Amino acid sequence: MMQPIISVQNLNHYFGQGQLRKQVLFDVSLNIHAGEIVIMTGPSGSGKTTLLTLLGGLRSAQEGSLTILDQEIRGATKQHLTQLRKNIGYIFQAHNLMTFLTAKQNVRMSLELHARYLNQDLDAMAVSMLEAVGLGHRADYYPDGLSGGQKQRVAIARALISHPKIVLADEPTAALDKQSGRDVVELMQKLAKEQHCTILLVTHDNRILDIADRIVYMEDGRLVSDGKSAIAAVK
Ligand SMILES: Nc1ncnc2c1ncn2[C@@H]1O[C@H](COP(=O)(O)OP(=O)(O)OP(=O)(O)O)[C@@H](O)[C@H]1O
Repeated sequence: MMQPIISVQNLNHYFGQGQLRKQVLFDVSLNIHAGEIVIMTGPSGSGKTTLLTLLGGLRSAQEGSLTILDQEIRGATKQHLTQLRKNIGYIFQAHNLMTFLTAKQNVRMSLELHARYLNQDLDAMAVSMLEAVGLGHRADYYPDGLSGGQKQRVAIARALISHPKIVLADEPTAALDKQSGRDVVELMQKLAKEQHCTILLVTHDNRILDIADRIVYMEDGRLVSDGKSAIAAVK
């Protein structure tokens, strides 16, 4: 068996201090392998986003063990997490595009973080990635001139252009109609399979569960079900 790309052992997580301290993750254990598409689902407040942000190196793990790309994240410093995050792509519901940059400039920006691309034609690379998500003809548009689905596709292009090993997506279809939501996740699935990258996706959208290789179901801060059979639990 290959080494997992993310390994979680008996992870606990707390918010707040002193009397206000509240445990939100309880004894979570989970191994995720390269190239897997994992969907995390469950009721509101069950801890999905908290777990996603831990798995994506957006916060430091407090208790238990969490290794991402062979690095232990428990007690990691801000600098360590910043370094790690260069290997991870992020796609969020509000897509976080820079409104004062064009689609091409938004996508290009994520290449500028990587020294290995600095001698290459970044504009051409950004345009070709936009073509891959069907937006070659919108490269010079600003986000305000794009539809919700188009903005989400720009966010996908931006997340995947540097070939990250892991992509995190939090509710990527929440603001989209049925067809655009479907298009967006199928595109993520296609690009991820081509690049052999791992996708971790949090969603309430039952319509997209079928793209997952595996579904993780959370309830009250615990992972209660893990596997394709979890689909039955949420349907
Ligand atoms: N920064 C924070 N400070 C204090 N409590 C928090 C913080 N973030 C989340 N929580 C609490 O942790 C619990 C888990 O929240 P989390 O956002 O991970 O759930 P979720 O499953 O993603 O919910 P949703 O589906 O509504 O986004 C909730 O009880 C929430 O109120």
